[in-house]
Amino acid sequence: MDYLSDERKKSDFDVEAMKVAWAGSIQEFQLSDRMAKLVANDPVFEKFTRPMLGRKELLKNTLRKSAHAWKLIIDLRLSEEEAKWLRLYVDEPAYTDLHWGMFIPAIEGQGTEEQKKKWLPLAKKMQIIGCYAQTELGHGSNVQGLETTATFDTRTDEFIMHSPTLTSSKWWPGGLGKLSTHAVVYARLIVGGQFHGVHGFIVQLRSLEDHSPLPGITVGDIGLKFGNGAYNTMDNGVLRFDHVRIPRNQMLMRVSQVTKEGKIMQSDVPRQLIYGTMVYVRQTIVADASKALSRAVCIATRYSAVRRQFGSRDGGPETQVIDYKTQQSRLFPLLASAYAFRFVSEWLKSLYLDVKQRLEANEFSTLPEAHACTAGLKSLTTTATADGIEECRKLCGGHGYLVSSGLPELFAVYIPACTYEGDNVVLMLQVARFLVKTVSELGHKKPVGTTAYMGRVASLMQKNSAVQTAEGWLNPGAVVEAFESRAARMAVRCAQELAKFGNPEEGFAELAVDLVEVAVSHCQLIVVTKFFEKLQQDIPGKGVKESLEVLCYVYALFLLHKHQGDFLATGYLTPKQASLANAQLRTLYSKVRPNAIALVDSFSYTDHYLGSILGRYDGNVYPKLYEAAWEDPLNDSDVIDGFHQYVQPILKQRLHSAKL
Ligand SMILES: CCCCCCCC/C=C\CCCCCCCC(=O)SCCNC(=O)CCNC(=O)[C@H](O)C(C)(C)COP(=O)(O)OP(=O)(O)OC[C@H]1O[C@@H](n2cnc3c(N)ncnc32)[C@H](O)[C@@H]1OP(=O)(O)O
Ligand SMILES: Cc1cc2nc3c(=O)[nH]c(=O)nc-3n(C[C@H](O)[C@H](O)[C@H](O)COP(=O)(O)OP(=O)(O)OC[C@H]3O[C@@H](n4cnc5c(N)ncnc54)[C@H](O)[C@@H]3O)c2cc1C
Repeated sequence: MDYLSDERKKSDFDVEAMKVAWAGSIQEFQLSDRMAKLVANDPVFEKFTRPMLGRKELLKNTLRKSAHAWKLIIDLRLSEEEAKWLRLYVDEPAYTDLHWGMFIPAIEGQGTEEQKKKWLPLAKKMQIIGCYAQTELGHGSNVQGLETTATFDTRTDEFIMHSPTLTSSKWWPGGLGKLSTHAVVYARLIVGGQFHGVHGFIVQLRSLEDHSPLPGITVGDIGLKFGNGAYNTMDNGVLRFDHVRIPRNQMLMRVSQVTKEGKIMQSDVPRQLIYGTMVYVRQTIVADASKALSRAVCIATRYSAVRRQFGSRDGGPETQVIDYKTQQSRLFPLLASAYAFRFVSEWLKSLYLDVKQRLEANEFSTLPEAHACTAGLKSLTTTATADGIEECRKLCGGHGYLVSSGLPELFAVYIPACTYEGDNVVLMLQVARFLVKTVSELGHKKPVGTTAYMGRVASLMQKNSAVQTAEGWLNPGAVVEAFESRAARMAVRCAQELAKFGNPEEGFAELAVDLVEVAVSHCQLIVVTKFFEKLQQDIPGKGVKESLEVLCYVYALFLLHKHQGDFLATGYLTPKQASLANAQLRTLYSKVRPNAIALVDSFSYTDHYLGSILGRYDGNVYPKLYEAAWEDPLNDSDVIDGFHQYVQPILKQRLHSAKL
C-alpha cells in the first residue's frame, strides 16, 4: 500500500521529466538508475546493521563490500562514470575513495608524462593502493607549515623522507591507516640545505608481498571517529618516517624538477598547481552536498506528510505536520537548496573541466577564479548541508533521533565535509582575498566570470531596489540585482576599511569576520545566478520548469529574508521591500506544498540508498518502526545479560530495606 499516493496525485508536474532535469540528462539518469538498482538488489550492500558493528567487524565488512564492488566493475565492464555512481549508491566511505578520488588525480595533475606512464596503470588496475598524505598532527590548513622533510642526497640520487618532530607525523589521511601500499606524501623539499617549498612525493609504505610496513615506516589507524558506523569505515591514518629513502624520480615533478646534480628547475607551471588536487576534490564535494542534502530533505518531507499532530476536529484526521507554516518555512528552503546546489555543482563541474583542459595546455589564467569558486562553493554548500541535515532531524521530531531514521548516520558521515578539503572559514578567507584583489584592480583590469558584476560597481552602489509589490519580487533581474548590490557594496565597504590600515596583512587579519561575510554574500550570489541561468535552458516536461522557478525564488528570497540585515544595512532595500519579499516567500511555500512529495520523488532515490524508515517511498512508517525495534539485539531475550549480576542485587536490597 502506498500511504503517500494522495500526496503524489496532488503534484502538477511530470515527475519522470523532473528526474531527468535533476540528473542532468536522460543518459545520466539511466546510468544512475541502473547503478542504484544494481546496488539495492545486491544483499552484499546491506547497510542497516552497520551502526551496530564493532570497529574491526565494521572495517572488514567495508573491505568485503569494496572487493565486491571492484568485482562488479570488472565483471560487468563498468565505465568510470558507472563506477562513480556505483560508489555513491554503495554509500560507505572506503579507502578506495582516496585512491580514486585523490591519489590518482594527484599523479595525473602533478606528475610528468613519464611518471604518469609508470604509476597510473598500476593504480588504475589497483595493483597498488594509494592515499593522499598531506595533513600532519601539527598542521592541516597551513600547508606551507608542514614539517615532514624530503632531503635530496646527491650521492645516491635519492630523497630521504623524514619526520623530525611528533607534530610532523602525518595524521588523518583516509586509507592510510591499514590499506594503502603507497601515498602521495607532501613534504618540505630540501636541496643543498635550502628549503624549496612543499611538494608531493610518491612513497611506498607497505610490502606488496605481505602488506607489512617497509623499514623506517610507522603506520597505523588514528582511532574512532564521531558517530556509529558513519566515517569509521575509513582507516584514517598516522604515518612517520625514519630516514626512508626513495628514488629521485618519485618526486612529482610537473611543477619543479630536481636534477641528478641537485639543481632545481622551475617549469612555467605555477606553484599553485601543487594544490590542484584540492581544486578537483572541492568541486566534487559541492556535487556531494546536493546529494546529502536531498537525501535528508527526502526523508524529512515524506515523513512530514505521514506524521500528523494536533488539529483534529470531531475525531477527523489530525493535521499533517507538513501543513504547518513553520514546518514549511524550515523544510522548503532546504528542498530549494538541494536543487540550487545540484545546479551550481553542474556549472562548477563545467568550469573545472574547462580549467583542467587549459592547464593541460599550460594556460593558467583562469586558475585563481577556479580556486575561489571551488573553495567558496565547497564552504557554502557543506556548511548549509551539515546544518540542513540536523534541521531535518529536528523536523522529524523524536523519531529523527533513531538510527533507523537514517539521519544520525548521514549527519555523522557528512559533517567532516565542513573541515576536510579545507576548513570552511579558511576557504572563505581565500575567497575574500580573491575579492579584495579584484576590487583593488578595478581601475585597470576588467573583472570577468563570477566577478564581472564588480565592473558595474558604480551603478550597483547608486541604484536601489525598485520593487513595489510582493509580485515585484518574482523577477530574475530584481533578485539578481539585489544580490549583486549587496555583495558589491559589502566588498567595497570592506576594501575602504582595509585601506585605513598601513599594513594590508594586519588589516586583513583585523577585518577577517567582515571579510568572511563578504565572501559568503559573493558565493550566495553565484548560486542564485546559476539557478536563474539554469532556468534559461530548455527544460522539457509538463510543469517542470515552472516548479523549478518556484524553488529558485524560494532559495533566493529565503536567503534575502535570512540576511535582510545585510540588504538593509547596505541601503539597497527599504524595510518595506524586505517585508514584501517575506510575504512573497509565504505565497511561494503554498505553491511548493502540493508538489513537495513529487519534488523529492524526483531525486529517484531507492529505499536502500535512503536507508531510512521515516523516508520510505511507501510512507509505511509506523509498522516498520515497530518491527525494527524488535530486531535490536537488546530484544533477543526478555531479561538482559547483566541483570542478575548488577541489577537484581540492588532490587533485592531495596526490597530488604523497604521491609525495615
Ligand atoms: C571509479 C570510482 C571513483 C570514485 C570516486 C570517489 C570520489 C570521492 C572523492 C573524495 C572523497 C572525499 C573524502 C574526503 C577527503 C579529504 C581529503 C583532505 O582533506 S586532503 C587535505 C586537504 N587540505 C586542505 O584543504 C588544506 C587547506 N589549506 C589550503 O588549501 C592552503 O594552504 C590555503 C588555501 C589555506 C592557502 O594557504 P596560504 O595562505 O599559506 O597560501 P599559499 O600556500 O602561500 O598560496 C598563496 C597563493 O596560492 C593561491 N592558492 C591557494 N590554494 C590554491 C589552489 N588550491 N589552487 C590555486 N591557487 C591556490 C592563493 O589564492 C594565493 O594566491 P595569490 O598569491 O593571492 O595570487
Ligand atoms: C574525516 C576527515 C578526513 C580527512 N582526510 C584527509 C586526507 O585524506 N588527507 C589529508 O591530508 N588530510 C585529511 N584530512 C585533514 C583535513 O584536511 C584537515 O583537518 C583540514 O584541512 C583542516 O585543517 P586542521 O585540522 O589543521 O584545522 P585547523 O586549521 O587547526 O583549524 C582549527 C580552527 O582554526 C581556525 N583557523 C585555522 N587557520 C585559520 C586562519 N588562517 N584564520 C582564521 N581561522 C583559522 C579554523 O577555522 C578552525 O576553526 C581529513 C580530515 C577529516 C576530519
